[in-house]
This record gives sequence, C-alpha cells and structure tokens, in this order.
Amino acid sequence: MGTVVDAPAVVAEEVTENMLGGKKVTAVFVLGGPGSGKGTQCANIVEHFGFTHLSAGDLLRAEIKSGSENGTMIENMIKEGKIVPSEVTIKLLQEAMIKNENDKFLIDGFPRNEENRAAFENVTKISPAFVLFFDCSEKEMEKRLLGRNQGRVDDNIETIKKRFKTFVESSLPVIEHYNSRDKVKKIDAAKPIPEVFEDVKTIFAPYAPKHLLALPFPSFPLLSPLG
Ligand SMILES: Nc1ncnc2c1ncn2[C@@H]1O[C@H](COP(=O)(O)OP(=O)(O)O)[C@@H](O)[C@H]1O
Ligand SMILES: Nc1ccn([C@@H]2O[C@H](COP(=O)(O)OP(=O)(O)O)[C@@H](O)[C@H]2O)c(=O)n1
Ligand SMILES: [Mg+2]
Repeated sequence: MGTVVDAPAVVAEEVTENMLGGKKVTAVFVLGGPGSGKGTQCANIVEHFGFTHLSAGDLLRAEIKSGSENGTMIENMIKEGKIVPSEVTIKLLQEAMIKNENDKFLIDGFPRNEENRAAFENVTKISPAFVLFFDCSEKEMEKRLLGRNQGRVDDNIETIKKRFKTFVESSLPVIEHYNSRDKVKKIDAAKPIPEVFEDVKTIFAPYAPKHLLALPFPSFPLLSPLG
C-alpha cells in the first residue's frame, strides 16, 4: 500500500532533479590528484561510452585565453595551485552543458572543494550519478606532471607541491563526502593506462551505447564461419 501512496512523490522528484535547459542530464564527477590520469581516461570514456568531457581546468584556461575580465585572477590562482571561486567555474560548466546537445557529461576536476560542491548542487540541482576517483601516489603523480609537456604554468615542482597540498586539504574531503554516501568508485590509477581503462570500462558498462550491447538478429550470419 505504502508504495502506491508514495509513488507520485518519487515521480515528481525525478522530473525536477538533474534537469538543465530542458533536458535531464547524467553527470559523473571525475576526481583524483593532479596527474592521476583524469584527462587521459576521460578521453577513453568519451570514445567508448558517448559522454561529453568537460574539464574544469581546461574551461578555466580557455577563459584566460579569451581575455575575460577574470583572466588575470584565474591565472594567478592556477599558478598558486589554488581553487578559483565556484561562481566562475560553475558558470563555465553550466554554459558548456547547456550548449552541448549531449545529456551525459564527465565533469573532470570538479568539485575540488566544499564550496565547489555545495554551490554546484544549489545552483544546478544536479547530483552526480557517481564519482570516479583515481587513486595514485604523489610520487607517481609528480613524475607524470613533470613529464606532461603541455606547457602548463602549473606543471613545475614548486606549484605541484602546492597543488598536492590543496588536493589533500580541500579535495579529499569532497571525495570523503561522496564516499560516505556510497557514491565513490575508486580506481587504482597507478597502473599503466590500458589497465586503468579496463577497470574504468567495468564501471561504465551500464552506460554502454545500446547498439553495442546486442547485435541485431540479421548480423548473426555475418559472424558465422559458414556465412
Ligand atoms: N596510467 C598512467 N600511467 C602513466 N602515465 C599516465 C597514466 N595516465 C596518464 N598518464 C600521463 O600522465 C600525465 C598526466 O595525465 P592527465 O590525464 O593529464 O592527468 P590529470 O588530468 O589527472 O592531471 C600525462 O602526460 C599522461 O599521458
Ligand atoms: N574546479 C576547479 C578545477 C581547476 N581549478 C584550477 O585549475 C588548475 C588546474 O586544474 P586541472 O584539473 O586542469 O589540473 P589536473 O588535475 O588535470 O592536473 C587547478 O590547480 C586549479 O588552480 C580550479 O580552480 N577549480
Ligand atoms: Mg587534467
């Protein structure tokens, strides 16, 4: 009996939550220390699972390049390994999600602190389907960042140390927040790229494009040795 009475409330929640610009979106937060491999694996997920990749760091770097009035502030924060105020980052993420026709997004490098997290929930009303957490030692991440060679102003040893400190002090508590709500899927990110992606694939299997899940009946003769 109870379920019948409760049903309308559940339906009402489903239609109001995670709605953005008229569409219902699936958002996965991709978190992990600097150099843990978030961007690398997001590219693989885009290719295999049809998500759109939105890197908060990339959006902030594009904002600097565009000559925005916030550019100097953002650049200084990035050089210091500090976290840009959420109103700036959320506006960029929200615009990107509305502009894009897709309804499945990987939000890479966000939320990076409690302020990011709470403001995103309040402003967008989107809660993540889950949080993908790339777990890697600082030693390995430092090696990767120093070898990244993308000409980034923050991939130098002095800024790297500051970014690690910010990660431990501000970002790990966000991961803990979601972990206590059973939303975190942790990956051993110290392994080679293809091995990490094997683990990622297992997690994303429920999001596999439908046409890859089952071949239509007429395809079977093509697979047969007699065909
Ligand atoms: N599993 C891995 N093993 C070794 N190197 C990796 C691995 N994943 C990524 N890298 C390399 O490490 C650097 C940082 O990776 P990136 O994806 O940019 O990390 P993040 O976005 O988390 O900072 C890049 O040069 C990338 O090619
Ligand atoms: N949510 C975010 C994400 C990035 N950033 C800034 O952008 C920098 C680079 O972020 P990134 O995600 O590109 O860095 P990686 O973790 O990929 O190395 C961070 O160190 C922050 O200074 C931010 O302020 N807020
Ligand atoms: Mg990155």
